[in-house]
Order: sequence, then C-alpha cells, then structure tokens
Amino acid sequence: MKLSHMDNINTPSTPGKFKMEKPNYNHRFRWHYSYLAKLTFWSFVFMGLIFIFFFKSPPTSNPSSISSDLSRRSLKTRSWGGPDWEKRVKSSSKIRSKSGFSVLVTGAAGFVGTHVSAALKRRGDGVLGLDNFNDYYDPALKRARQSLLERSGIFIVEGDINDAALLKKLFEVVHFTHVMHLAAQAGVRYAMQNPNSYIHSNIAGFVNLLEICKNVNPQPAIVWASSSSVYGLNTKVPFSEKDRTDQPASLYAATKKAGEEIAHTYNHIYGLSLTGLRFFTVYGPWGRPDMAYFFFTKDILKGKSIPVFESANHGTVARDFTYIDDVVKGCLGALDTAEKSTGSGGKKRGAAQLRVFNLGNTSPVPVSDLVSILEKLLKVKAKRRTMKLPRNGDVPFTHANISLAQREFGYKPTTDLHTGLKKFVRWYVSYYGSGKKSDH
Ligand SMILES: O=C(O)[C@H]1O[C@H](OP(=O)(O)OP(=O)(O)OC[C@H]2O[C@@H](n3ccc(=O)[nH]c3=O)[C@H](O)[C@@H]2O)[C@H](O)[C@@H](O)[C@H]1O
Repeated sequence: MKLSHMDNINTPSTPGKFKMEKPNYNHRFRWHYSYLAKLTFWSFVFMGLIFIFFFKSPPTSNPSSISSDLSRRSLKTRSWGGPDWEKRVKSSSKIRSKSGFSVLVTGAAGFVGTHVSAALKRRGDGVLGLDNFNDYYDPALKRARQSLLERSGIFIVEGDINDAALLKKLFEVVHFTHVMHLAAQAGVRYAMQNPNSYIHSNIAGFVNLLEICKNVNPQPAIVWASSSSVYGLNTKVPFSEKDRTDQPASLYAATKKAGEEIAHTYNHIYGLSLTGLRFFTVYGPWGRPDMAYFFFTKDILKGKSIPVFESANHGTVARDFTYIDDVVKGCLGALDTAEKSTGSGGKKRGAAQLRVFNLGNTSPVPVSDLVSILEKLLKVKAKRRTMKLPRNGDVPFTHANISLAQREFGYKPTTDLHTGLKKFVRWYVSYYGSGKKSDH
C-alpha cells in the first residue's frame, strides 16, 4: 500500500525532473529497504555466533577459562546462596569437639561419602556435604542417604564440584581444615557408555576443586578417593603402592591414575597436602546399585539369572572386597594423619605431604564364592550364567598389600566377606523389602 501511494504522488508533472528523481527516490528506498533487511540478517547471524561461542564452545585447556565457563553455566542453575543457606552451611560445619576438624565432604550423598560423613559427625567434627545428586544410579537412594545425614545435623549442599563460584563461596563462608573428596564418576564398565562423565567429574572436577583449595588461605589438607583399578593389568600380587600403575584397563582407571598425577602437580607447585586412597571394591549397607554384589542380590531375589564372569581357561575372577566400616576407619586415619598444607593464596611456602595408600582387605574372594555366600544369606539358589570376562575394563583380580596404611595410621580391616554381606543383606531387605517386586 505504502509503496503504491508513494509511487502515485511521485508521478512526474515535469517529466525531465521526475525522470531523474523518481528512479533516484525509488532507488534510495530500495537501498534503505535492502540495507535494513541485510542489517537485520547480519545482526541475527552475529547474535547467533555470540550465543554459540558462550554456551556451546568446549572448555579450553586453560583452567581459569574452564572455571569461568563452568561458573557461567552454573549461574543458569544456581540453587544456593542467601542468608538462610549460609546459616545452614555454617551450622553443619561447626566443630563440636576439642581439636576437631571442619570437613567439606564431596560426594556426601554417595555410598562412601555418607558413611564417612556420619562417622566424622559422630566424633564431633564439623561436616558439610556437597553432592550433585546425578542419576548415574537411582537418585532416590541418594536422597534417602541425605535424609539419614540430615537427621544427624549434616547439610548437603546441592551442587557440582565443577562449579567454581559455589566452591569459592563455601570457602568464604567456612574455613575448612580438610576436604574429603569422594565425588567421582564411579564404575568401571560404564566408562564405555559415557566416557565424558569420567573426564567431567574425575579430572575437570578434581582440578576445579584443587584450583579453589590452592587459592584459599589457609589451604585445607585434602584426602581423596583413588582406586585399586590403577593397578590395571599388573600380575604381581599383592598390589603394593610401589608397583607400576601405567597400564589401566579402563577409562575409569585412567582418570583415577590421572588424578594421582594431578595431585602430585598441585602438591609440588602450590604446597597442597594431598592423600589418595586406593579403595578396593568397597561394599556394604547403603551401597551402590551398579556394583555386582548389589545387583546380584536384587536379581537372585527376583529369580533372574546373573552373569558371573570367569577369566581365560575357566580361570577365577576375584576381588579384594572391602567392607565399608573398614574403609571408613581408613579414611579417618588418613584424615587424622594428614599434615597441614604449606601454601597460601596460591603460593607454596615449603614442601607438603603427598601420600597414596591401599585400602583393601588383603583376602581376595572369587566372584563365584560371593554368589554362594549370597545364596546362603538370601536362601535362594542363584541362576548363574557363567561367561567370559568381557573386554570392558574389568581386570581378573585385585589384592591389596595394606602394610603402608597399617604403619601410617594403624589400618586393619576386620570384616570378612560373609560377615559384611550378612550386614548388607539385612540392610537390603529392610530397605527394599524381600525385593521380589521392587524395581530399582
Ligand atoms: O576397586 C575399585 O577401585 C573399583 O571397585 C569396583 O569395581 P569392581 O571391582 O569392578 O566392582 P564390581 O563392578 O562390583 O564387580 C565385582 C566383581 O564382579 C564381577 N562381575 C561384575 C559384573 C557382572 O555382571 N558380573 C561379574 O561377575 C567383576 O568382574 C568383578 O570381579 C567399583 O565399582 C569401582 O567404582 C571401583 O571403585
């Protein structure tokens, strides 16, 4: 409409003049129109590029840009902060015994995290939990553990170890003396399905945590969960801390081994006191549903068949199964003997402690015997499906030499597999019922 009206009023009365002007006017209008269209188009393109750059670009290898990128992401999902939240954080972290610690426990809603948090609280340490409640396994079980801890006054902050802004805030609110770092992507076989989750939690998350810890003043001492899987394809038994750890059989193992090297770096450059604990197939009440003893129990009760692995030539697959209470004692021992970090504000002031310990049971049990024990305890015959150990990260056996932990902090496991599984089965049945109908 506008265009034809404009065309009309520009009908030339003096053709010569308007001959010149009309095309000129039209041309100018068309030029404006196409200019505006182009401007709009390129503005959209430009804004699109900005969006892609900020929200989709992968983190670079520069840790500060990793943390700024991740903290930017965290702004979108921030569920923490405010006076009430800070009050809860402070109250949970409050030390209630003479010479107690104030401990930040990452992965507090996890299996080991829950037990360690409860034990620390019982002896009067201040405990603040941190957990992202991811759905690697049933989050309802994590929530139930959270409720358990809440009843003893432990607050679990919901957040990710990759959230630099959150970690910074926590250290502003509380001067943690120690960090018990148990948050991780666990499980050996799942690494083939979701490799990036291992990098995200076990490497990027660990680095993010260390970046924060190195900068705070005073720096906390850090005890963290490594794994027996770092021994990989080693054949010399029992596994000793002095043995090689350069042949991991799974990405999980590789990320834990990387964690040990990263710990070395932060200890060397920044004076952080770091202790890695190599856990050996930890089991017990409130355990992890992805682990064999747990889903074997569930499936035996349901009458479903269970895959029992064997190695080449019908060889035995065995694990140095370690009961949770023994592991908790080891964690507390490591914490109690951890020396202070020596740096402050990102600068090292002297040599700091760097340790690694096996926390195993020193008595490996074949997986077929584990099944026999469960059959007796559950009073149900298992439908065993014997199969060759798949090439998915599993190793044929583990066996810990624990003399180092014994010497350093008197670590001495006392629970055999039968006794430990009896306690697990009792918990399992009380939590899920006889399990025949449950689906978790
Ligand atoms: O020590 C560790 O650092 C690791 O311990 C644990 O790994 P694993 O020792 O592999 O435990 P888990 O899966 O319970 O398999 C137990 C046994 O059952 C066999 N197994 C397993 C599955 C199956 O279907 N059949 C079977 O026979 C299997 O071959 C194995 O012999 C933790 O999960 C891991 O996060 C890490 O902490």
